[in-house]
Amino acid sequence: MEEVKIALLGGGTVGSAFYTLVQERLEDFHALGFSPRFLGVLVRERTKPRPIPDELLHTEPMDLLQADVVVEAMGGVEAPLSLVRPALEAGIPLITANKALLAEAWETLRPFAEEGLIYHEASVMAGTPALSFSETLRGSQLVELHGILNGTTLYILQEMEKRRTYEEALLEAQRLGYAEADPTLDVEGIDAAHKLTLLARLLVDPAFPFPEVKTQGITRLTPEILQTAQAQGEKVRLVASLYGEGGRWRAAVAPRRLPQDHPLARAQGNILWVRARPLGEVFVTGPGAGGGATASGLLADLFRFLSGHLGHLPAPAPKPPTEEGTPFPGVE
Ligand SMILES: NC(=O)C1=CN([C@@H]2O[C@H](COP(=O)(O)OP(=O)(O)OC[C@H]3O[C@@H](n4cnc5c(N)ncnc54)[C@H](OP(=O)(O)O)[C@@H]3O)[C@@H](O)[C@H]2O)C=CC1
Ligand SMILES: N[C@@H](CC=O)C(=O)O
Repeated sequence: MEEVKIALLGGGTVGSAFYTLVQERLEDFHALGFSPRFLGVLVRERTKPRPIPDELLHTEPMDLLQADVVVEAMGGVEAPLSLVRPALEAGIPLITANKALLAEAWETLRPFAEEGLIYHEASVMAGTPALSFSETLRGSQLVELHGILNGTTLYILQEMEKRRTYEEALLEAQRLGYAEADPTLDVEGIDAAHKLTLLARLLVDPAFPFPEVKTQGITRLTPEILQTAQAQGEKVRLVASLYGEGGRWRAAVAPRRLPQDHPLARAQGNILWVRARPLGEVFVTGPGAGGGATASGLLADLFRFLSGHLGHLPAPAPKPPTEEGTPFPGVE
């Protein structure tokens, strides 16, 4: 049995769930011929309650160069980048749930992603397979993509439809572990824009710039707006869209009015809906946030790495759109 040494950065909602899931799945590691060992878990405060043995906790960066694989679930951009960069330079693979890091530090990370060193299924829709789904779409030409990619705002809108207030619903989303450490990223649409950027780089343009995503959040939506939409046979959701317009790819995140019978409106969880040629219309839906769901995506990537597969490769070259697409109508 070969030992696989894991350095885990972050022991919060996702990191703790990942640590627990690895302990629960030892037989699956053994079936692959590996025995997992955590070298350490980086946190800020040792005293917070978490399901990780105290002796594994580090509050100062550990030596990542001793690891076989780095799993990052700490969030932020500069702090994780400064830690993972030397490990990537040494050829140590990175498994991450951190879409902000990938979206915003792409110039640095892209060469490592192109080498197949970065695995990030959990960064878009947690453990619901959005990236492996998208990789399979490469056999077709993307026409348009629309997704509900943020679990916190979906939860808030669903709760507001049940007449709960925005404030109550946001607090509950935080309690459930769905929200970012800074929930502004969720409610202002930035988290969905990060995820849309990653999908665009995988599907249509390896250099797709994050600032190109036109972003609007849900903070101006009122219960009245949601109820009026419902009375008109529509649902309002925060939708991330990628579509061709004037021969270029446009990316936008905004509250949209969706016909109630559309899969995007009917989805109870996050959803990625795509129209492609010759494939047609396809979607994948499921949980997009929460500790367990995200840990599942991280563990899938760890199994992928241990089975000898490369990380998630960006599109090999830019592919301009061949057709025009249309976003759903916005909410005035
Ligand atoms: N929660 C979710 O549903 C999902 C989250 N993600 C992503 O996963 C990542 C982690 O999210 P989540 O677990 O919810 O966040 P948490 O805030 O719960 O956990 C972050 C962890 O990282 C530690 N940490 C943060 N900054 C530092 C630092 N500078 N030095 C040392 N330790 C640090 C924290 O330490 P301490 O515990 O001591 O504060 C904590 O253990 C984020 O990138 C997020 O976007 C992706 C998909 C879903
Ligand atoms: N805050 C995010 C967590 C998962 O990516 C969300 O709500 O979707």
